[in-house]
Amino acid sequence: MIRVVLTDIEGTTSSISFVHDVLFPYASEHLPEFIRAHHGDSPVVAEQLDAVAQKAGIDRDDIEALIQTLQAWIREDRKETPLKTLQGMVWEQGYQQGEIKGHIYADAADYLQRWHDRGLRLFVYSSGSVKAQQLIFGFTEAGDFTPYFSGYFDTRIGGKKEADSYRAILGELGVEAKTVLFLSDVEAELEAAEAAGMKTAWLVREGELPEAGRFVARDFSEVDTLLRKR
Ligand SMILES: CSCCC(=O)C(=O)COP(=O)(O)O
Ligand SMILES: [Mg+2]
Repeated sequence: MIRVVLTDIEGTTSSISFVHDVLFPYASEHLPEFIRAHHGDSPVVAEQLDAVAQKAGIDRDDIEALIQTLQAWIREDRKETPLKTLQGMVWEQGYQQGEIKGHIYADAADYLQRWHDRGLRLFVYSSGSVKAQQLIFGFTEAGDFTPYFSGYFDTRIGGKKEADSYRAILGELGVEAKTVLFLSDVEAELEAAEAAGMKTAWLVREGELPEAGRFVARDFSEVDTLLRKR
């Protein structure tokens, strides 16, 4: 029986266009001023810049080169942990100042609340940092959804296409794999979760439904039919 729902964000609870057309441009525009302002006074920012310099093989003291690298990584949709950490810090300003509202599909908003009220435990696993996850759900157009979640995982536990990441999440949750349903729009993530023994549902919100050897859902109301069967 499923007792835990672990959900992806982009393409699953929230639209891909919101992430790519609102969040990423906001980060790209505001990262330069943020890094110039905080590279010397924030240990967290300094730590991320150390990691960017190491990964990109560039001079740690060349702040403008680090900024250009981060902006290139945003354009390439790289899931690098230091980029994701910095993006979350920049988005925080945007959400707090009311410049950004988090997108959540109406069906996701509806069923996350229902599942929580039915006693299922809800967790997030996204490439966005834990801070970014709490912001997108904390500042949606439909209100604050963070009370429904019991916890958050990001790429610090490992990449989303690696089975070991899901095994590590199971270790943190202390539950049997077969009691966890992972929701995502990315097949390689579902395969990794299945390799760790989790149940999965593939969210295909647009376009033709694929022939798949796994459960496919248009939206969270269809996921609910699966949850009620198991
Ligand atoms: C947490 S909102 C920002 C989403 C993001 O930065 C991202 O890369 C989306 O990754 P996901 O794993 O949710 O598809
Ligand atoms: Mg996704």
